[in-house]
Amino acid sequence: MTDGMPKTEVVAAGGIKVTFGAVKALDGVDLTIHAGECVGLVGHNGAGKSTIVNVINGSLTPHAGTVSYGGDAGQHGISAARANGIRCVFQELSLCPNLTVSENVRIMHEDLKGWNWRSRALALIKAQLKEIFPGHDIDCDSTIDDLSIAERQMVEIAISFAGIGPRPKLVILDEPTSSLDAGLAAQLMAYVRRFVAEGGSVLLISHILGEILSTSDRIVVMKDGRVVADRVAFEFNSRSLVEAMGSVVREREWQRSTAMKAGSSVLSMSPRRGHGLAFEAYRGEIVGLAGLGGHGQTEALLELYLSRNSNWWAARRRETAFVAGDRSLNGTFALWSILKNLSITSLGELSSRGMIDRSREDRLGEDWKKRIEIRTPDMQNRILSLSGGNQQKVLFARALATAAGIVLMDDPMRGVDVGTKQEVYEILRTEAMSGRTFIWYSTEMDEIRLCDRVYVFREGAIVAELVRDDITEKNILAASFSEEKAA
Ligand SMILES: Nc1ncnc2c1ncn2[C@@H]1O[C@H](COP(=O)(O)OP(=O)(O)OP(=O)(O)O)[C@@H](O)[C@H]1O
Repeated sequence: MTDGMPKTEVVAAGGIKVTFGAVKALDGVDLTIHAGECVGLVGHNGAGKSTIVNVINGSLTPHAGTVSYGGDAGQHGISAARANGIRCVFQELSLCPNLTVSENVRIMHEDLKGWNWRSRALALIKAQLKEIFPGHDIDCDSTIDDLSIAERQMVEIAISFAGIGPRPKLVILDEPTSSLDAGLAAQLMAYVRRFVAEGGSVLLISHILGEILSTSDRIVVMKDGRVVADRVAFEFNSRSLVEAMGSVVREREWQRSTAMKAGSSVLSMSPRRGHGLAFEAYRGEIVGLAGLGGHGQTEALLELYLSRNSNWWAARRRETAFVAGDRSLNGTFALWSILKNLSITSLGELSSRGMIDRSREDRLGEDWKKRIEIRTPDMQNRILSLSGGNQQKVLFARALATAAGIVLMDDPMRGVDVGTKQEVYEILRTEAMSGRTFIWYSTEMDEIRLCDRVYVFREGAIVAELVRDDITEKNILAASFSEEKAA
């Protein structure tokens, strides 16, 4: 944003309060966004970020406070927000899964009607996808169900930025890169800067502090339903941001396993697609799956899981646990409590004579609630009462609470805040040292660097194996793009 120019207010929220039962989700929040600025919004899981987004986009009426669009406080609601050029990409993606990409475009853009709307919708989304993610290979005739989670995220982002007639004034991006690999995330951040330079505004919510620091003009920090800092971005660095959020920066040295490739492998898979390298994992290792998103990592995890649970007896022994990547599709039981979602895979250990011991189940819940700070007043509350990141923590606890020796993880930290991530990394390392094996697909380079050994995927096959100090961004990118193994 240009200094000295008068600021045009796009939206202003003042003194916003929202409560859900006993939980004060927002406790007097002020947030103003001007034209031509990208505002970064950060805070721990459950701080209230998605709730203030829902107030701004008109889908939630606050219990106290005012919202004004373009200086006019006389209107509120979804239609008012939309009429004032406000669009939102939600954390839990909201496209209709049984419709095609262009049909979803039509739902979001009511003006696309009359003869030939399909081809106009198709042209619009193709152009917008190309502008934000040049080189993408999404088939826009596909049904949403047939797209990967990253592709769905890309389509939803493109639909929100696309404009028929006037372009959107403010696009709210709630964790837009949580399923995108580093290359796609960089393309999106570059586009956000272009959009803002042309006078648009963006509210960017992310737990990846690097992209908040590099993309935002101003950063707002929330903690426990309040705004605790609101300053120009260059006044922050990673450390001060983490501290403002109320977390402690850990300087502890990361210890890699010394027991790599010891004994015989506990998990193996022959070369995928008939070429490339075979996969092997050993007791006590953290093995990373890297490469561009959608190049076979999730499929490989599923194959490994099925190979371990191919018959009734193997499944009954529950030697392998799985943390699903797409929590709303195949992770959470939406109608169940938080505790039931956590304990479902540990019922064998929690039962005696075929009966579940409720007090042991409660203790398991309380133990994990404390260990990774699941923010809820009561573990009996429904899982959907939790913020997105807190739901993700429950899925993680579900796998770790089992006695399974092998844990397969499909990008398990999506939406988890930095403070909790540090706790979880330490739990992973401690558990690996006690003999558990983790297979970890991550779209975050910082997490891949924590692994003992990494397999890089390209076009469904494993094209490189990197060990310890060779696990660098440069080597991973080189292997992701080239036929040659990285040096
Ligand atoms: N529908 C709901 N019912 C009950 N509690 C809710 C509901 N929606 C949100 N909450 C509570 O409000 C608080 C704020 O949640 P919110 O989703 O805004 O957090 P957030 O900062 O977006 O977190 P995350 O980083 O995990 O997405 C949390 O304690 C959450 O459990």
